[in-house]
Amino acid sequence: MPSLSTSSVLVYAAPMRHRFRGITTREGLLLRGEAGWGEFCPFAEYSDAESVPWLASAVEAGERGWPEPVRDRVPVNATVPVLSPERAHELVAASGCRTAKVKVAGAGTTLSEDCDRVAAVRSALGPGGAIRVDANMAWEVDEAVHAIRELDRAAGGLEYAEQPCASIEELAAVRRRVDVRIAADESIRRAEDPLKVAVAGAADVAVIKVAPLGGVRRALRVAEACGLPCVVSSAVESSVGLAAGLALAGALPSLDFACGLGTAALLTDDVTSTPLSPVDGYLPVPRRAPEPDRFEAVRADDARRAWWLDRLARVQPIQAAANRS
Ligand SMILES: O=C(O)CCC(=O)C1=CC=C[C@@H](O)[C@@H]1C(=O)O
Ligand SMILES: [Mg+2]
Repeated sequence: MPSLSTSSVLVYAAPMRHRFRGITTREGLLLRGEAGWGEFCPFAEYSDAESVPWLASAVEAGERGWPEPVRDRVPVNATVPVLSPERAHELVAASGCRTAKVKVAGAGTTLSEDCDRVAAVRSALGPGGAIRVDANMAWEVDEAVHAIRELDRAAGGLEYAEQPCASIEELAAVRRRVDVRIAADESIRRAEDPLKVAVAGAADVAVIKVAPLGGVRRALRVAEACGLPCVVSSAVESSVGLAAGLALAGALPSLDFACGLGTAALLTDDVTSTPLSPVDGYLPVPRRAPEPDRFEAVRADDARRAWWLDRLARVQPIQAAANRS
């Protein structure tokens, strides 16, 4: 993005309702271009190099906008952090969603706690709902096989198990031994070249995230290259970033599963008075990101703003150079 004036750069810090992937406050930077607002929000531990596609995604939203959608709304899942069974039940019942994704294998938790959480989610959804679990690479192969069988039983059937192990080879080994579908997430979004990763054979479903894949157009190419049914999932952005995920879900040629884009509910507040919060389990496909007209409610303090501006200044030249090559 050429010469951003600091008035078109907003830095937010929104507290999360529950700890999620070790985070209690979600931060990000919003930038505005000719086409609208975009969000740059790599997680704090990401290197500058790994943050480049996140900036490319924000620049796409700001400068080009998104391709034409082929649908105007998408079904979404409720996202269930590592919570007690009671709170998990409450969250899913209040969500209006027919699908829930349950985080499992959290640090310091047990499989039996995961099974109790999944069973509580089943009782909230009823027999017609779908339950998927996400282990974020926590297991070895044997452990994964055992855990997936147990969780499948506790859930009364799992729709899929997301990234049970770290490597593609391990995913393939688990997939050969269980009846539950396997989904690849980190294997795609953290791959050196997501366009070349051979997930077919190791997974049944590809989880696709706009920001780590470098924008909607690039994510569409990754989706096509991986040759699997795709689930678009968020990076727990504000509604500005979620809009890009919805643009991708809206533009995918086919969409067989609910998407993980209902995560506005994980934040206590949002940057906009028109947040992308699901209604009856669906979100609309927007043509551009919502206006951050409530930004003051989540404005980051001066120190965090300076940190993000600094990060942007470091990543921008790398992204611009990558764009030219
Ligand atoms: O897919 C969803 O339901 C919500 C998004 C989500 O779970 C994630 C977003 C960002 C980082 C992750 O740890 C996590 C995931 O692994 O899918
Ligand atoms: Mg995941």
